[in-house]
Amino acid sequence: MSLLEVRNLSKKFGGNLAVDDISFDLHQGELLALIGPNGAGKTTTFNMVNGQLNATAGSVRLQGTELIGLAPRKIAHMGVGRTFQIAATFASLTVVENVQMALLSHYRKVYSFLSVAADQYRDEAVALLEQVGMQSQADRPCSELAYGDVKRVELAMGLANNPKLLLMDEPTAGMAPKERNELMALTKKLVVERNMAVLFTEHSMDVVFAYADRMIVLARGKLIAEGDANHIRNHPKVQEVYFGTGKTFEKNQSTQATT
Ligand SMILES: Nc1ncnc2c1ncn2[C@@H]1O[C@H](COP(=O)(O)OP(=O)(O)OP(=O)(O)O)[C@@H](O)[C@H]1O
Repeated sequence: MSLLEVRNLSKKFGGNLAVDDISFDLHQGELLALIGPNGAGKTTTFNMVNGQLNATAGSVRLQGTELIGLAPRKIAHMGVGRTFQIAATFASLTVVENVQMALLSHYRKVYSFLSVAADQYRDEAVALLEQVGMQSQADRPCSELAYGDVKRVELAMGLANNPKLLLMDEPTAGMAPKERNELMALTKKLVVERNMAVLFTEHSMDVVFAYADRMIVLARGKLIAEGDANHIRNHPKVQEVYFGTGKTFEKNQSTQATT
């Protein structure tokens, strides 16, 4: 059985059909990219999967259980995580404190954080930091970190609820090519090691082609193509929607996956 089954999912905003009857599957151990030009419906799809938006129609099942209609918190506890963005207000906290906060939130104890929770879940947080290669920087304030390292911490925070499926919205936005590749190689390694699945949106085609196991392409709310890098790169409809956007389908050798 697929980990995630999306069937005939739609979302209407007034007269605008932002997501139009899309269906796709996602399997354990898979890194699936959701791509498409601006306004294609990627974020709307994400927000329906994690319950932040109500769907107009359709079904989203996680291991056979319907998620549509459930509250975001419930969906998170069932194993759908999403990477956090470390809010400016938390940049002064240390790396490990930020991860502890994600754990406290998972264990529904966020209210106690600033008062009594300084040591709660520290070991668990350090273990998560180890998985993203950030344990040596555990006690540094997040505000001192390089951007790529902040993204690693955000990834560790996303793992705090031990997700079966992790949603990553433009994980490499604003990153230099080397940092991008490191983050995606790490993500791919975690997908395999933890036997989880990742669904990510991404504007950088070289990242998508180098790291995604499979990709689905949306345009104006419709799913127009689905498949591996070769299939997508040569797909006439995909070339048509990207024509003139400045995005290239040339494979960039420097971004080949190394794992
Ligand atoms: N809350 C909302 N209310 C009304 N319309 C919305 C809302 N959110 C999104 N839309 C519209 O739905 C469509 C899809 O938007 P969405 O943000 O999902 O696209 P996207 O593919 O994520 O785009 P981008 O790559 O620019 O982030 C767009 O036409 C957008 O204007």
